[in-house]
Amino acid sequence: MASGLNQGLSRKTSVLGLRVWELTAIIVGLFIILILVVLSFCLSSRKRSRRAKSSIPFTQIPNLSREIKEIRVDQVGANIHHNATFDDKFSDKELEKVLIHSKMGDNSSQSGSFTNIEKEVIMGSQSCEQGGIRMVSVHKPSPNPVSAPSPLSGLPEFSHLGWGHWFTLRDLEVATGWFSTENVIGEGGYGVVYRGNLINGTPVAVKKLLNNLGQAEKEFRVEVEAIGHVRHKNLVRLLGYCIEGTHRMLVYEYVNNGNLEQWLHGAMSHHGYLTWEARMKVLLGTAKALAYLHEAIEPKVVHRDIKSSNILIDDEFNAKISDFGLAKLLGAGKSHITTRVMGTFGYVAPEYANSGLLNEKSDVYSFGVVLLEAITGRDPVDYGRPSQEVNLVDWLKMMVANRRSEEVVDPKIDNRPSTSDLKRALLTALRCLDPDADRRPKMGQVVRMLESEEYPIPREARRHRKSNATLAESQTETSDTDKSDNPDTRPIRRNKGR
Ligand SMILES: Nc1ncnc2c1ncn2[C@@H]1O[C@H](COP(=O)(O)OP(=O)(O)OP(=O)(O)O)[C@@H](O)[C@H]1O
Repeated sequence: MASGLNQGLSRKTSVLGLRVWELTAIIVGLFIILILVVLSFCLSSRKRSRRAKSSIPFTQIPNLSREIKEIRVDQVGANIHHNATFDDKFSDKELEKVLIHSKMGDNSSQSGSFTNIEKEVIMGSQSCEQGGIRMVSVHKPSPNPVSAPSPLSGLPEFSHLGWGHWFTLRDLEVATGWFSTENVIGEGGYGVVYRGNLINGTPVAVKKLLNNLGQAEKEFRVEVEAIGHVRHKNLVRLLGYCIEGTHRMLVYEYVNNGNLEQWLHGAMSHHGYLTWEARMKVLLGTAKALAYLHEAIEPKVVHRDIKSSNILIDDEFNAKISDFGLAKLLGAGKSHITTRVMGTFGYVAPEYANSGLLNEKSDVYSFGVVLLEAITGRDPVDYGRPSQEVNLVDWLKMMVANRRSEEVVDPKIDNRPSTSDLKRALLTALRCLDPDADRRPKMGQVVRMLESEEYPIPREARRHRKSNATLAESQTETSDTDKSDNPDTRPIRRNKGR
């Protein structure tokens, strides 16, 4: 029987003259290979889909910090205050009233939930730009936002975070030329900032934090993740971070046009001086970003260190606030951080300086100082000036009290603002600088004050108007304030003689 089977298997077939056993072995072999191919295909596609769900530890997005968390605007608390009477308070007397603390009446009389326009104002959407002053950059044509590629595209997929990128130390060494001194942009209280280029060509600013001892890795990551989720067009975008050993680094979008302090006080002056319009555009953007941090996210973020050097400027003269969330991230109590948390001399609200008590109204005060800085071109504290002028806020109040507000405008501004624009800006600043924190406006209100197209109408003139005032009177007002024939809508003025 066995020899019969042997004979059967050894029989030649018609397929290529192969014997039966040879043919059988080939068929079985092919079948096994086929099964293996199918199995490996199934396994690899499952692995790929698991990776896409990004469950590896470094890319996992921790729970958002309890302190900082992004919410949708429609969840925003309903108590933004309308400044319904703002336009009525523009007269000289009102400026003085704000100044000397006489009764302003309740400027937060109306409350209710955000209207769509208010949402747009705070979120910095297109339409609120339309309400503001239009300016064309003299530097570069505006980039097409639709076609702009993501700054992180082309980077290794495995290190993508939910909002940004996790960088290795090596990535950032390569990006910054091994943290070469030539790439140092500057040094602040938090650490040294380097300019760099990612391997996909994106220019970045890498902030190498000093505070690399105190913070546990997990805690640091949770906080950075929280900041990373906070987005606004007037906030410098955090692209990612690096945690390796004791290294803690933050990687930001590179903002290429200096900061407000450099534009106002010299380092960028070889490019010319900012026009009034450019200054107001930067300040309005700053106000919108602060309104977002204070009023559109829950819990709110208090910046704690608003000053002109923390307001970066892009090539279209948009403001980009940097360092938001860092005070929280690094925490109080570390020696070199404590000074940072305490803000910067000249910008700190009195109640914060005196008692360390802090809320968003401290940022409002600091914003008021920056606004004055932009109007006057003066440093908040300048010991090079006569004693009465050393402190900018005190000097300004004195000037307004003496009805000399027209004299406070930065002499470097060739095309002076109209009286109404100046008063609007001064009034807004003085309201922000109210020594009583509770009386300061919210940043949402500040945005509306700065955006208000209404010009100050003295009470008397208003009364005249109501009773059919003469044409001459209204023409005087209009000529005083109408900017439509102002040819200077450029963001900077070239230095004379350049
Ligand atoms: N994203 C960025 N793009 C371009 N330049 C930046 C960026 N972030 C910071 N800089 C610049 O780096 C320098 C140092 O900034 P940093 O914020 O660390 O210090 P500072 O503003 O001088 O002081 P502080 O730490 O008190 O805020 C500044 O000149 C700042 O304009």
